[in-house]
Amino acid sequence: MNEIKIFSPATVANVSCGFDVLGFCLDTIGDEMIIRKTNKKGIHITKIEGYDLPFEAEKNVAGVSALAMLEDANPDFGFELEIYKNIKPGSGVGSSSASAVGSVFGMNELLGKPYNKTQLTNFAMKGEALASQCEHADNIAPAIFGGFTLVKSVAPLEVLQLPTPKDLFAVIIHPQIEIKTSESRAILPKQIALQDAITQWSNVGSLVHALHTNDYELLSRSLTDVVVEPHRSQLIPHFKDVRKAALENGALGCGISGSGPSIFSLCYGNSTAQKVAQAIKNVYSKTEIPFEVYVSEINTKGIKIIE
Ligand SMILES: Nc1ncnc2c1ncn2[C@@H]1O[C@H](COP(=O)(O)OP(=O)(O)OP(=O)(O)O)[C@@H](O)[C@H]1O
Ligand SMILES: N[C@@H](CCO)C(=O)O
Repeated sequence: MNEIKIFSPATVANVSCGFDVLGFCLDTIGDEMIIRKTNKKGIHITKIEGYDLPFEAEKNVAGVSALAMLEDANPDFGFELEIYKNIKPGSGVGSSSASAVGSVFGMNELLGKPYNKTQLTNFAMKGEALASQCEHADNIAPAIFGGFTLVKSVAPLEVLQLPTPKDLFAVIIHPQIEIKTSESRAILPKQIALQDAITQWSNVGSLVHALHTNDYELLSRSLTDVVVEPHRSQLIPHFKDVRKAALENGALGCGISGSGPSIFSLCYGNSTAQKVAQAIKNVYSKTEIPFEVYVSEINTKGIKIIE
């Protein structure tokens, strides 16, 4: 096999209480990429469609993660990458990690699968660090493993795949403004109050338990964030109105997706998700800000081969 086409999914990081550790994978939106072996050594980005991004491998997250794998694998050939971007950079649903994951997943297939999912996550983290200026894997892990994931540690890297309860749907609203991950990290406090830490880790623990026990009511009570959201929500217009509309219409929880500006809601059942989507649309329709709303199942398989 000399060429592969893949679908690399969007993801929701943090999941309210799990800053930098929790994430889940979406299935209605993602990038496509073609990865091809070439006699010319190195990584060559030959096509980018959708958004204006750098072609130099060292400046594109797909190239940086690919170079990390290439250095380790050291094959006597190189790779060409074509990137068809559907996920807007800076949207908060893992645009950079979809690219970082896509290149290394495709290369691994063409190399005969020498690397496991944790090793792929490690290479992809090198690319993600280019975008956010720090290595974190809470978008990358769900894109590679699928479903809900918890990154127990990054050094050494340890990813836990969590169960996905049935009939769980995500509603995403993407206000069309750009918030760079690096900037929304910069506004966060370096220290937090002990009482907030206690609330936060109790919520992470109960959220994980809720996923294991299909306890939607406990899941709902765990989807709160007292550490990061109070700071970042100020960057997202009408965040509180969206949250109120989502909860009043039956969402289990609602929070900032990754570093924003996208906002996610988790819902039990498609009909509740559709109702929440409509209520959220109504909030943003009254504003001047362009937006997109979509409903997605939780993608339990993660990144996949298209052809
Ligand atoms: N292949 C790529 N795809 C997306 N962004 C890229 C890529 N290569 C470089 N970048 C840069 O990374 C930055 C976008 O990454 P950022 O982490 O801010 O957004 P995001 O991935 O959508 O957010 P989040 O991680 O919160 O979901 C932009 O500055 C963009 O130019
Ligand atoms: N955990 C990261 C995800 C965004 O890349 C953050 O919230 O900054």
